[in-house]
Amino acid sequence: MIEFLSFQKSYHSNLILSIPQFNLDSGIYFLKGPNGVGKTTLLQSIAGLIDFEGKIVLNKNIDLKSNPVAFRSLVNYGVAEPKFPDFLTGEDMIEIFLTGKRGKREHVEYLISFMGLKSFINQKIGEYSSGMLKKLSLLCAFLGESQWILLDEPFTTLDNKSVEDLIQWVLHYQEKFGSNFIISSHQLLPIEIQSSCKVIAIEDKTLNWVEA
Ligand SMILES: Nc1ncnc2c1ncn2[C@@H]1O[C@H](COP(=O)(O)OP(=O)(O)OP(=O)(O)O)[C@@H](O)[C@H]1O
Repeated sequence: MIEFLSFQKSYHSNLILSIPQFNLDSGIYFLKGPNGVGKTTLLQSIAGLIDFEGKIVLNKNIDLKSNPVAFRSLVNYGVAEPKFPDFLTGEDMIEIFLTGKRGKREHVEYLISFMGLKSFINQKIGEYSSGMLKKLSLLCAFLGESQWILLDEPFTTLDNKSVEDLIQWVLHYQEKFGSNFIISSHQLLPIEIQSSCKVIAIEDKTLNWVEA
């Protein structure tokens, strides 16, 4: 469970988010909201990448601020617009994430072939298209044994087949490993995942439940 307590995030003096109290139990969450409403800000806060006021607590007892290493080892974050060094290969990035997240190599081959990365995984990232880069960063977000996987705008730049594959991948991970997800998007919730998702939205600077 992720719990927000008196959570607030401002940039300079501009208040972006204010969440007095909100709990996310296990599951797959679709985080809705138009451009600029604060979805990335919320995910970056949970990922421990930016400072905020108040508390974010995992599983009732792991406070992000007082226990950041334990918290962050259980949370992975796939960014909306990945930027990896041009001179490394996809395989190099996977090794870096595997080491950092203490992931198991045996899962990697499956993930590479499932998401169709096989043909370019040894190519330099500087030669990747934006869709290839997105697939690599999504794969890296699945490495390790995190309880929560945060995917920021995962569907943008993916072709239709890859969107379907990613959804299958999310459902499979939840079923097999009990992984929980927060998937942000300013687009419509894909039909294939509708029945498996709880929908939340940022409205009036706070989090609310929404009908799917
Ligand atoms: N580093 C920053 N400094 C100042 N303001 C910022 C910064 N990052 C984001 N903001 C502001 O915070 C607000 C929320 O931005 P955020 O990127 O979280 O929105 P979003 O919902 O993810 O948008 P999108 O759907 O376009 O990705 C926006 O008004 C944005 O201008």
